[in-house]
Amino acid sequence: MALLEGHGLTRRFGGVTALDAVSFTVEEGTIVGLIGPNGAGKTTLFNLVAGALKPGAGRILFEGQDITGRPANELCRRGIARTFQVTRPFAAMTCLENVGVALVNGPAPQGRALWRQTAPRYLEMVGMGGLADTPAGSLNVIQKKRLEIARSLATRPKLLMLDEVLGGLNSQEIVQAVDFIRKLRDEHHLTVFWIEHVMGAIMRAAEKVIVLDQGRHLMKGTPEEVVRDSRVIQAYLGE
Ligand SMILES: Nc1ncnc2c1ncn2[C@@H]1O[C@H](COP(=O)(O)OP(=O)(O)OP(=O)(O)O)[C@@H](O)[C@H]1O
Repeated sequence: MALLEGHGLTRRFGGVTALDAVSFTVEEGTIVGLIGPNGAGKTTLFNLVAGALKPGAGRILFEGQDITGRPANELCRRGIARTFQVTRPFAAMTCLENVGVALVNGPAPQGRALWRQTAPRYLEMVGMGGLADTPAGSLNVIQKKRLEIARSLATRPKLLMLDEVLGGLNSQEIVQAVDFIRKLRDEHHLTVFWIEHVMGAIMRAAEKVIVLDQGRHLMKGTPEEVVRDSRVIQAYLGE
């Protein structure tokens, strides 16, 4: 069953058509990669789904219900969480407090006493249990990405949208991160929609891959089908 559906999504910025009548589905319980060359429209699509932008045309359905143009806080309550390519933690707060903000303001708001008990669990889930009292501003890039995943998980999402969480990792760390995301998906019954430029990671992690090119939906297939497809090769390498 499709957890998320887009139908004919179009979004323009002045004279630039960032998305041109894009339709897609993300099936419940799967990891779906979203790839495409720079400027293909991936981030714009994420922004439409997560409520940061409204489409000029088209509809978005989540669990079969129309969520087109709904505000981000409502979408969070419904179970959509996203990370950002450039992370945005509260730098002066500790890692624990950063997760606490998500718990206190999330879909099932927790009081002060409760969040202090609950928050460590989310840091432990991303392997950062030992950094609870560390200010987020002093984390390295990889730790900031992990903290962002912890904050997303604290909102108890059904759909976790990951925007380039592997930047800066070496090949061994990428394998570990992919296994970690798959484990998260399995243990927490998540659906994962994942923008990633690291193709090896998408090949290893995703059951399906959606390819965008110049604002258009180029194809959807298994990772093996996508890397063999001549249209995809052409989109990445040019004529
Ligand atoms: N706020 C904006 N104002 C003007 N143009 C924009 C805006 N956001 C995106 N665009 C344009 O829309 C197109 C799609 O951009 P988008 O960021 O969605 O692509 P992308 O596939 O995420 O690219 P990348 O892989 O480089 O992050 C690009 O031509 C981009 O310049």
